[in-house]
Amino acid sequence: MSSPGFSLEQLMELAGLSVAEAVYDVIVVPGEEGGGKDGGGGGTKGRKKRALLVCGPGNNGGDGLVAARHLVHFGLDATVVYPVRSTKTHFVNLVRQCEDVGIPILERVPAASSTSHACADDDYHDDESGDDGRGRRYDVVVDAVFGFSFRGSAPREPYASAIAAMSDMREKDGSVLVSVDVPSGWDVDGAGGDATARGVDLVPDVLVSLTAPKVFARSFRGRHFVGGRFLPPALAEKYGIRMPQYPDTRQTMEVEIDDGKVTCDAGVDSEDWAAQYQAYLDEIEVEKKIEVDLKDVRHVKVEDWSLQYAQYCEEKEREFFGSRKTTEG
Ligand SMILES: NC(=O)C1=CN([C@@H]2O[C@H](COP(=O)(O)OP(=O)(O)OC[C@H]3O[C@@H](n4cnc5c(N)ncnc54)[C@H](OP(=O)(O)O)[C@@H]3O)[C@@H](O)[C@H]2O)[C@H](O)CC1
Repeated sequence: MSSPGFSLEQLMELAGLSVAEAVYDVIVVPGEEGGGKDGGGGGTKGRKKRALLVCGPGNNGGDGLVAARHLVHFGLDATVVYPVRSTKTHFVNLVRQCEDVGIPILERVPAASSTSHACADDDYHDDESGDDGRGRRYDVVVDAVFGFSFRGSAPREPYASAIAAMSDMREKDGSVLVSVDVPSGWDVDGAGGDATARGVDLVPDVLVSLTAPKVFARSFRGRHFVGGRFLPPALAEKYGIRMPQYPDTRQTMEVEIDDGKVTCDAGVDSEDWAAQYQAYLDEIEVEKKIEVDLKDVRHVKVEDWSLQYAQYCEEKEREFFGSRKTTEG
């Protein structure tokens, strides 16, 4: 397959924009935005919503850095945690772009507010410990630590602590936890329960799948968005890939996977897509010889969407991310 000509930077920008859009949808109540365009307005109704974005060492972390910047442009108050900064030029630039819009970059996830001292917002300072000193509650915590290249039985430090701290914020502060592409520490081809069994206790409220949901998403039970609207129509047509029909200018589309049934609410094409995705999940189950009881599944003509999509992904991964994913078992 010839390259559609996108650079990693472009894909990451669109992926991060999708994440920001989904986060905004989930936490901002219409009419109570509490923020202005391009971060300029202080908001007229209540305080700005606060987002904490925890970014890992790879491209999943890059998506988080991009999302943070867009959230500020959407009028939210964003803080980034970036424990180990990449020295790659693009990532150095992404950090700089965050700083340029006033986003603090911390090294560690602050303690949940219920377990730390509370300070006035204007007393803000970040210190070496990574605690932002405000003991404040974040409305949303974005898990951009690991995506589909997470490997091994458990996350290594400093990420194990970061993942535990995110769960803590969800439990103690009621922050909405949004995972980017794959909840950190989950096996992309497995099920969420596997992660818990391995000591990773992260259960997000919201998942933003990029380009398409991965296998584990079958067992995900929260709100689920698909984003990453960048597959060129000609390429999709050439390979017969039928992507979701995103509504108007949207970068994301909410879908539902419930008892093996996928649905979405964005028109006929999207229903076709949902059925195809369902068939893709079925096929994977068959390949893995896992017996499942799928009731009420809509079977339609499937043009091997899964294989074509897998082929597309593998090409993109080889091109942009190296062959890490395919060489490990
Ligand atoms: N599909 C799309 O539309 C796009 C997806 N994007 C995002 O990219 C990620 C995948 O990015 P990648 O860089 O390949 O990988 P990750 O970010 O998932 O993680 C790789 C880093 O994680 C380290 N790692 C792996 N396992 C562990 C572990 N057990 N403990 C600690 N650290 C771990 C790994 O380090 P190694 O030393 O092990 O190699 C890497 O540093 C995808 O999910 C999307 O979010 C793109 O933005 C473009 C569009």
